Amino acid sequence: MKIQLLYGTETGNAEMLCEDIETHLADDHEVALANLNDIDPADLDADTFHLVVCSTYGDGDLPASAQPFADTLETAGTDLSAIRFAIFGLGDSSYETYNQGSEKLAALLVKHGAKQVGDRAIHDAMGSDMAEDLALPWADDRIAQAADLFAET
Ligand SMILES: Cc1cc2nc3c(=O)[nH]c(=O)nc-3n(C[C@H](O)[C@H](O)[C@H](O)COP(=O)(O)O)c2cc1C
Repeated sequence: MKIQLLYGTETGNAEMLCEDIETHLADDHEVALANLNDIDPADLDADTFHLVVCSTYGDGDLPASAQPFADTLETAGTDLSAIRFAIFGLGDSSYETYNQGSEKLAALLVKHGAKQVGDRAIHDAMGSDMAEDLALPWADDRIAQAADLFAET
């Protein structure tokens, strides 16, 4: 399966996590990795499964590297109805706006027609889990779900 890993980040944690996921998946899949900053919503590909990792900044806001993508999507009104994605959020539960960045990005993608595969998963920087210990099984699980969906079409 073709996988596009996309990250929205402020200080690099989401990028590092995506690099770990890329290494984990590389033997079995064709994997590409990109910063949302470098992606136009119109470039997303219907034959590719998108795994999105996004942090939260400011007051429950998208991180800086995801904001231009979100702005372009809203302005252009791109139809994403052929696009499938899963999303993993990075946040910190000491903030009242815990993990709202990934929540906002998921809602925006769905609003423009994209199909979300599985529930959003989240990591808490205040918790005891390492992000990769949650994100690698998350990626495997969502890819298995997506494989069934891609096989049906
Ligand atoms: C200034 C600042 C603001 C933050 N705001 C939030 C927030 O509103 N909600 C949240 O869940 N986490 C918040 N965080 C935590 C980050 O989302 C978390 O540290 C994440 O791992 C950062 O990932 P990144 O380096 O990919 O951006 C904030 C962190 C900082 C330093």
